Amino acid sequence: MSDHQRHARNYSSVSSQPDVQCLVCTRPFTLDAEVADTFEALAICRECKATVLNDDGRDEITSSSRQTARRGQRSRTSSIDSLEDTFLQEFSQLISLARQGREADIDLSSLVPQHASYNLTPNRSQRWHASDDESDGLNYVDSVFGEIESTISFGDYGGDSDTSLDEHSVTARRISIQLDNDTYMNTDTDIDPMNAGLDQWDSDDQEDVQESGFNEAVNTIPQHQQQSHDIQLSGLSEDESEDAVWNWSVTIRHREIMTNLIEDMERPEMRTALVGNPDDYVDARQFEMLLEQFAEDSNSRKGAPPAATSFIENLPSVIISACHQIEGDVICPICKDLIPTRARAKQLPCTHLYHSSCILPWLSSRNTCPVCRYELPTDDAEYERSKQAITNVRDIQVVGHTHLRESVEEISDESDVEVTHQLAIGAMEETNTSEHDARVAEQPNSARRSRGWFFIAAAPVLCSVVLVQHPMDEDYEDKEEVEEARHKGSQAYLAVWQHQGDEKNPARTQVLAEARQQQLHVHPLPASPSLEGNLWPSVPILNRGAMEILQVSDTDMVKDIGRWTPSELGKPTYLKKSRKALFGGGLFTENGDEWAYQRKIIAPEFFMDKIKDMIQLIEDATVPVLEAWEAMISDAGGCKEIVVDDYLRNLKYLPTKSNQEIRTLDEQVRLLILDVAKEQHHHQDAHNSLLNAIIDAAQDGRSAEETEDFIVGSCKTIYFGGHESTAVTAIWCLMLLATHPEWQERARAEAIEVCQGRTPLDIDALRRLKIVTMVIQETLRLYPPASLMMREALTDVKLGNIDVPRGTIVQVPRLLLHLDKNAWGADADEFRPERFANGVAAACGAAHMYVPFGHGPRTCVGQNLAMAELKVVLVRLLTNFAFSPSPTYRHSPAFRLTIEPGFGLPLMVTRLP
Ligand code: HEM
Repeated sequence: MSDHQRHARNYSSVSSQPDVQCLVCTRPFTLDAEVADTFEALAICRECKATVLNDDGRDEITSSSRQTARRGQRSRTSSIDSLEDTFLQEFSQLISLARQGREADIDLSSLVPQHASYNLTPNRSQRWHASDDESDGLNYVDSVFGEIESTISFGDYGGDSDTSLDEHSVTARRISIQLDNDTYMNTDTDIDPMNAGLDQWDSDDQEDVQESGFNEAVNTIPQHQQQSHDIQLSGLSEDESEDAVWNWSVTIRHREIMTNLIEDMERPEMRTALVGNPDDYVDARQFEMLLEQFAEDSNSRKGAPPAATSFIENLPSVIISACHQIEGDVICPICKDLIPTRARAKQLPCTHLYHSSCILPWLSSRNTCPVCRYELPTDDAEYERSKQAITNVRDIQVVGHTHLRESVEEISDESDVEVTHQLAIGAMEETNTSEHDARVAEQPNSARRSRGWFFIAAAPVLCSVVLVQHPMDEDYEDKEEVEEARHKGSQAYLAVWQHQGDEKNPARTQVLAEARQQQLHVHPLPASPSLEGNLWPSVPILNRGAMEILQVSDTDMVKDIGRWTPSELGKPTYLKKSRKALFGGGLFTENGDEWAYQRKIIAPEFFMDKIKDMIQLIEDATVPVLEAWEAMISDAGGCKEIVVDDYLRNLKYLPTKSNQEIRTLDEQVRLLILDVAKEQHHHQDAHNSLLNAIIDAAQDGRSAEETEDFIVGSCKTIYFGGHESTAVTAIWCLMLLATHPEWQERARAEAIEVCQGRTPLDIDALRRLKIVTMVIQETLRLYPPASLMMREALTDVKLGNIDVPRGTIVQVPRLLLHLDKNAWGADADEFRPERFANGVAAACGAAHMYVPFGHGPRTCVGQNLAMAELKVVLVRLLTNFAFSPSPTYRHSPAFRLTIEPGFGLPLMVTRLP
């Protein structure tokens, strides 16, 4: 019986459990009164569970859990509330971890289960490859709403873009998307501290690796004996863990096993067995040794060379001041020590700050920023030539595939390089070409390491993507992976596209012949009328090893996407796994009958007649923010800089991004949701009809485990959908209103006229808010939180005049639609809410070119709620405060889980009289 089955059984039969003694504190407790979860098998009371689950940095949660335990006998309402609070906190942390997310991994990692293994790195140490099974589900490709999670940066990545927002376009001028599936697992950046062995110098991250090793050992315990729990062990020894408290995900059945394991862990030989090759894990003290090793080993190293001596010598120093500390204390990323106010620090062009003594040795070995891998000049002529070659490749607008590939190979140090260049579709203009921009955008090192880089030049220019390498090329070295993917039942590698001109290209002819031989679909792409003699079609295909992604921004094709049912054109199947931690098996990721069933349950709960009963709740939620701001502003004498997104998100910054944390959180969130559901189930309460609807629907003919999965998935989906996208939209609204005072005034005047004296607000008032609605619509156009729509052709479909074979992944970049000048006019990249004065259709000609809430059958169920929330929040904020830009704001929209201000949103907030 699986954990979940056991838990599920407990869930349904909890009320009759006898008293038991807690194994940890020996206190007798009643399972009924405590929490019924997998800890019961170990007979651990809730209070001890809270302690056990605690890890550093989550004290609040623990204390909240403890409080929950202490309040065990209090009223049911407060018990549900506290469970909900704890759930909200923990799920928020899960989201936050995903937002911090690693650079994306699109390809086999999301398709092909990988097995834990060691890999030999260029510096001849071994590296642990986490097994896919152990993965948290957050390292993958997709992002919110099934998108490819990427590092998309607009404008000056990591730098001060210093945008004058009043005068210029509010959207950035270039979007680069990095698909970098190797950054976390296996790249030649193993000597890059943020991506490999060296990141273990951070005790937080050490957990990951240690844990991986530990899991391997634990995995030797027979499956039938296993249950998943999280226990906390103190540091292993002073030598190896100075002050860390290490969290281990353990899999055990009996207390004895746990005890034995803990004892075993203390034995040195066991430690070695569990943590793998100690050489792989470098802490700060070993850093210098490692640098020496690099120096000695430089001949065999394939990675980047040292930074140029002249660059190092001229590296500017900065004095740390308040403006560096906007986001908190400045910590040197290498030694993790504070760089105090007025201290001198070295700043790289990407703006990351280091102690001089930390960064200079590093740069004498590597030419990348340890944090972001921003690439610095070198004295290595060959390397610089290679870099230039990549730049040249990108500059070529239309390049034959074979030729392109040759160029890349010349400079590549990895066989699986994917190069990108921009494929012109219609007119393509160059975007901002400042030296800094160019350097950041090029980042050849990353390009070479990553499996896929591609660029989308966005506002004010529309163009699209490109790609480059075809996986079936004769020399494609990932063939085995592709084969493996196919054998493992991946649906994603079923089609090969035949491009115009392929018949003249021997390599492609070979590819197609091979594909046919392997009985893959070979589908012709129509000739592009816009590019004469090009080898690439007007509809670009992004090839990702085992996946072919069709990039769609053509208006007819987009329109057609909405016409196919979710059984024909559904959410990519890999999503169910890759976004499991965030969404479970909820509406976001389901297809077919399961999707239809869930949608039928959930959608009616967001109809307008339900929303009107929620307005009071929404308003109540704004009160703490209003009160907090009022207090801060009055203390500051009437005007204060406030980082508004901190409040609107109400998420705490999390210092670590360890898998362990995500996994622990995921499990905790699951348990908490089930606790809330159980409370709700035993005490029917009309207050939360959505939850009741979900619980009732969940029990409809499902097994206990499926019931739980249904409840957990649905709750996560609703919470995520309801929280993240709406919060980030509210944040962008405030930014745009702060930088467009005339619109702020108009929106405020309307809010005062319509809503003043109306407490509570009601649905009629919200409906009369025309200006505010236009502002929200325009904000969603410029910053659609869900920036990509991803689909998988679950059957052969036709989009526009293109036959799309089953298995193809279809990607629609919403932003490109929203900024399309043909649809929106020459001012597409400007903030002009008046364009919506006569509705969406009048604003852009074709309603499907405006899709912030999606379109077709999978359109957002929560859009009514989202609009109501946004209106209430804006009305209450605008009638109480005035907003203006803060000088410390750096405009750098970033794609994390949603598109959000990369450096937060500080605004000057003034209390209105
Ligand atoms: C400004 C706020 C919001 C935006 C921009 C937004 C956007 C979207 C988009 C674009 C989709 C479609 C994804 C796709 O095409 O694959 C979607 C789906 C969904 N949204 Fe929202 N959303 C917002 C708020 C909400 C809220 C408040 C809820 C619920 C509380 C919610 C729940 C959902 C759910 C359950 C789906 C999945 C629908 C399905 O696949 O059938 N969203 N949302």
